[in-house]
Amino acid sequence: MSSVTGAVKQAFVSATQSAKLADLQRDIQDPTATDSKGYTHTTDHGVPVSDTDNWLKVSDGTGTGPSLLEDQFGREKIHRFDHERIPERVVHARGAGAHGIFKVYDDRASKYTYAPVLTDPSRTTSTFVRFSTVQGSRGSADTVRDVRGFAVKFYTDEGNWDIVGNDIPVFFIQDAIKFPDIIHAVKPEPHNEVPQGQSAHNNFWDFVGLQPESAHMVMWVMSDRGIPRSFRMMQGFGVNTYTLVNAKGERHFVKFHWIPELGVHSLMWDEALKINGQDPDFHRKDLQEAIENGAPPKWQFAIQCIPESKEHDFDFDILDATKLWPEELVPLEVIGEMELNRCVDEYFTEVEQVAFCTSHVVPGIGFSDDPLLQGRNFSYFDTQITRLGVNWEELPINRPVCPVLNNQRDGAMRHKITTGEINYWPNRKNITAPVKPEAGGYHEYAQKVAGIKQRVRGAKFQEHYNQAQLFYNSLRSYERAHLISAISFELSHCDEPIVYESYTKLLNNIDFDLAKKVAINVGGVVPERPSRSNHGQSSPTLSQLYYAPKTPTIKSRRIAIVLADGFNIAEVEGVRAALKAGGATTWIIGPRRGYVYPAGVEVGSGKGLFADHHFEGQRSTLFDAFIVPSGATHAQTLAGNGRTIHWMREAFGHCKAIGAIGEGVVFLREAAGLPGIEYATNPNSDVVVSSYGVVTVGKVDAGTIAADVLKIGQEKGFVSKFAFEVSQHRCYQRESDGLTAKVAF
Ligand code: HEM
Repeated sequence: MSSVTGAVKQAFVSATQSAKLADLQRDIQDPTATDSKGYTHTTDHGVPVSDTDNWLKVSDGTGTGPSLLEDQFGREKIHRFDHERIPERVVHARGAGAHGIFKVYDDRASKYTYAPVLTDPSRTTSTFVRFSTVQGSRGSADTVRDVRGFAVKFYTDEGNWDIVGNDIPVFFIQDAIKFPDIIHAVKPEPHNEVPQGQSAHNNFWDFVGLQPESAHMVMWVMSDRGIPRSFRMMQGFGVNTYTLVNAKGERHFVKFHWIPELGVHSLMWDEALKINGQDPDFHRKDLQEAIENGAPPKWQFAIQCIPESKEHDFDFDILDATKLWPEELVPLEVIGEMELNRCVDEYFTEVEQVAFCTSHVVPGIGFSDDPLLQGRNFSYFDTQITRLGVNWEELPINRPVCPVLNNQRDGAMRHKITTGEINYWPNRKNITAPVKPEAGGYHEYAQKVAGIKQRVRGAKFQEHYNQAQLFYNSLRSYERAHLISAISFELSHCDEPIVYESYTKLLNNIDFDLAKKVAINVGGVVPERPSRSNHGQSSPTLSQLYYAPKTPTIKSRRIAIVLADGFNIAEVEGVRAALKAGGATTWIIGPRRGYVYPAGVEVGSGKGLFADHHFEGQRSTLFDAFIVPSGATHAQTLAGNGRTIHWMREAFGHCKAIGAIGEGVVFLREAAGLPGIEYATNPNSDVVVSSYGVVTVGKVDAGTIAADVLKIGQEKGFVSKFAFEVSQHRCYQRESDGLTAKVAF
């Protein structure tokens, strides 16, 4: 880190008042700074090293002789390298993380809890978030179909609180004792370690077919929720039922929710498959790019609360993690927000070593008898010992920002040196005395419990299909179509008939039409009548569309401007400035990484626009939207290039916004041949035509477009209308009306 960057970082730390960032400073090393003796390279024991490249050898200077074991520098380097890897997480191995801050708006949650992190609006609590996939190994691709982990660590003044959640509100199983089974079933099969990063295989579908409690969650993972566009565009859910206790000692059951500012958006399946190869780090880079480009992702934080007295008032068990609490029955209360505003300095020490535990709660927050949560509370601490060692909570990223003091001692890699002769309680010096509840000590809610010791599940835990059906009924028609093709894709990868036949039978308990369509696609059992009637209920909040931002935004969207020599520079500069003002990033894609020359400028003069990538260097999949400006020679070059034609067809197939001006429209219409689209045909007219997310115009007045973007969708101009299409994320109508099916992409 240069001293300038260092100063900026310091200023940032104080600007965000993040206690955790300040705490980390004492462990942050800046390799560009030399120590007081001027040493730039030392051994781990601090001795300066003069040669890092040649092992100590016996040699007469002309030939190579044997290397000597004596070389303590060579040995240290290799020893350290040999032990660089630690076990990857047994699940959620692939992930990315960032630092942030959390604030509540006011003290309205004090009717539920006395936890200051949830009730004190004067506080800014540092957070660290790790997003992850579940199935794949640490080196797997980001955009696989999978659940995404959404784990948040709050560094509160009362200790660390972890919400170890997912982007899906329910789980595959009801009881923690089934966790090893579901994970073994979904992970690569044991005989051949196949497949990586996906659930499309016999074992997963075999298991979920025999385990109907998974039906609800399977519907979510097979929906667009399984392929998010970005970590920044996902909801987060604590999933399990926790409890809150207020100052009067009253207890409520609670579910935790994160709602993204940018809406909930997904990739198309074809796009996700391609990105897996084209840019396997797509989500990781997207998070970093947004933070570094000044678009820090934000989520509202909401709670759903049920008083203890109403625990049994629902037709599902509120402690069953395969069920959500419909918002129509238990409204969401938005109480705060989180912003992720700082990337990590080093992946391993921060993202890899961060360790979450559901058992980490702070006073005012507690557990419930949710049998999945009870098992998780055991599992996380235990697994961290394998992964990081028993002193994992001393690691910089994990240690609390408040004092930590107790009689736990020793163990491998203990860092803290505790003075004095006492390491037990009670003791003659009254050191490490327990803290009384009235002084802030954590104290359990006095829950009355009576029962018979037995291995059972509650009566309401036996019903598995009502909410799977609720979810399916609540989807828009395009979302349902995506879900049907996702299950069909997965079952097509299962080659044992008993597996896909069983699952198509199970689907008929959810929806007749769904079961029929999937069964026909995959050669399953086509039902003649529904196995159960459809209750017909739906909940609008289960569709992604419900979360579209109230004010359309293009913030952080990646917009590619596709150019060849001879383009119209005034348009491109005007459009770029306007889109930038709206918070989007624009990327010039040209025939070469280097200058691309506008009309009237000599090619090779060095006075063009610098292209970020050449046509082959990136693919359309990596952008949200596209613009082709005017310019006769430019449009002709694009029309003669198969790759640029493919860019447009692929973007069209993925339902992305496409804008074109003047000869750019001719290129789209005649070379790309997008079916079913109406175009602006008069090159002298500034009347904009929007057709299935394709926005075209004959000419634009480059001088006026900057103002347009601030009124997305409200003005008649090109940028306003194009930005509106971008803000909608995708034009799924294009797909629903069969247009995308006519294009090869
Ligand atoms: C409600 C259901 C569950 C959710 C939402 C969930 C979520 C997560 C998340 C987000 C992570 C990644 C944490 C990180 O980023 O480091 C994780 C890891 C893990 N989960 Fe779960 N999980 C669930 C159920 C379970 C159950 C039932 C168990 C075991 C009984 C379990 C055991 C683990 C283990 C062992 C890890 C690896 C932790 C590590 O090495 O850091 N999970 N889980």
